[in-house]
Amino acid sequence: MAGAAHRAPTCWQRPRDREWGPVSAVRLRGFGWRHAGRKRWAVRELDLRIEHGERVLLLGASGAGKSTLLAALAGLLPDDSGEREGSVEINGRDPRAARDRVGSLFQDPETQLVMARCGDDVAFGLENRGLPAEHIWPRVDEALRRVGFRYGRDRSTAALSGGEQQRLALAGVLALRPGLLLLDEPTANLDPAGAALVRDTVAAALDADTTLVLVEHRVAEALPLVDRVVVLAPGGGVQADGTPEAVFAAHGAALAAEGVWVPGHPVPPRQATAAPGEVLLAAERLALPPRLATVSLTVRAGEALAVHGPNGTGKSTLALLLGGLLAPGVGRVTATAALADGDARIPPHRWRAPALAGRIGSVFQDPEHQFVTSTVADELALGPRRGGWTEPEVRTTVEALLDRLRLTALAGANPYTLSGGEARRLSVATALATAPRLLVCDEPTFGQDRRTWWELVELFAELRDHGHALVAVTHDTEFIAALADRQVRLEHPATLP
Ligand SMILES: Nc1ncnc2c1ncn2[C@@H]1O[C@H](COP(=O)(O)OP(=O)(O)OP(=O)(O)O)[C@@H](O)[C@H]1O
Ligand SMILES: Nc1ncnc2c1ncn2[C@@H]1O[C@H](COP(=O)(O)OP(=O)(O)OP(=O)(O)O)[C@@H](O)[C@H]1O
Repeated sequence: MAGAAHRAPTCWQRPRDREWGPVSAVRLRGFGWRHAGRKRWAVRELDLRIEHGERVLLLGASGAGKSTLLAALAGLLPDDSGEREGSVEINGRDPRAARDRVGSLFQDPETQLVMARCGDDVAFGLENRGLPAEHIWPRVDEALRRVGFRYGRDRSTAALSGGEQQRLALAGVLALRPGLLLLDEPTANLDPAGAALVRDTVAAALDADTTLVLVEHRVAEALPLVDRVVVLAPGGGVQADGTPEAVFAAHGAALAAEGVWVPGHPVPPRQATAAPGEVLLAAERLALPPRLATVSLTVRAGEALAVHGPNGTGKSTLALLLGGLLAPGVGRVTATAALADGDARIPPHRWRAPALAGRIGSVFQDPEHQFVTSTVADELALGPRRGGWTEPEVRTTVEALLDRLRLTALAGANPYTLSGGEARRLSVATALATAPRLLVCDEPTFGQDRRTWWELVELFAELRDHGHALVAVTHDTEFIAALADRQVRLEHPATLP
């Protein structure tokens, strides 16, 4: 199935430029991995062969082991971090021996950025691999341009939005021109136009000598990049393997039911059943970075408001301001008595932490910024305990949320070891634990399988029906179509009226 052989190499990805050589074959024999401290194997009994030049879409429900498998191929599962069964080989050797030929984009791009300046970050891998200096900077500039990065080489890596981080990390990987390209949800944080650009860029970077393994929940968008689909079964092994057409024809309905986004299985809308109620929160002339365009809006009880727009237009900053987690530099945020009890004269960012958590729940763009305890159950109990709830009340709430968001089996797990989808579910559950009237979520559905996505839509819709309000910053157009009653779009100031 070496389906890529007929494709013409592109100008920026010539085979002769591939200094570190191609990958002739990837071979897994009875491979299994159990992360340290876990009873369940993340992947098990995997027999898989990926040929030179193949382009594979790796699918599976949240927690099925997709990221773990990519880590195994990248040689990033140290022996002391878990238990191994069977073998993984690249070009007949341990993946650690093939690292120079492999380029990996991780699920959380922030963990991948190592240098203080953006240009240096892209150059880092090339320098590490000993590419002569005169070849490095043209390649860095080309890669930054190809991913639509808006800033120059000197921009600080600490001053990037989520989507900008993802573009930068991808530029660093593509600049390597690796023989084996491993991409874990490369467009999850991107606005729709940016996601299309990045898919085109990846397509243009693939030549006959590039082998691709792509993890992407949104299957329809990924299909033009791949010629083979491999579905990991939740209990271990491979559930389906073949061309996209063959896999979806034979297994489409079953995969959709298990949580895989399958083309041709649309989700029904979940619109509000009643008109919105009283105003809970008003934002007046808030100035958002980078160019300090101002935004005013109100949030009412019983409504779901979607905030969307291109990467880097200040959406996450707006979420922090509405959530009372950032003091406005310009403009103000006011809560009405319906939200603030006796504190309506005090702006939310000045409320005491337990009062804030009881009124406004926040879900951050990167869930890992949110976790402060060492178990999933403690993380959920934290807000209610700080709010002075009794232990039986705390226990009942924690158990109900674990059950509702399918986290019961992970109650004792460290939040930092969760899969991307599990961590996202925990961050939503944590924000809900104190039953706040207003929920402000930054990308609540990012990286979710279809089942969890639908469960989140249902959960938010139920809250709305009970008079809670939701503000969701999102690039997810299906989520907006299914749930949002109202939309606010932020633009780059150059295009503002
Ligand atoms: N470092 C770790 N330590 C312990 N357990 C881990 C670690 N990383 C992942 N796991 C567990 O291994 C299982 C597989 O996780 P993995 O991230 O590979 O899943 P995934 O298919 O990529 O999921 P998602 O679609 O949610 O990102 C999950 O149950 C997760 O909790
Ligand atoms: N810590 C920071 N210091 C300085 N500038 C920052 C910082 N974080 C973000 N920025 C800049 O502020 C602007 C707005 O960032 P923000 O994260 O609010 O955008 P966003 O619309 O949420 O983007 P995305 O869709 O990519 O998540 C961006 O131009 C970004 O480069």
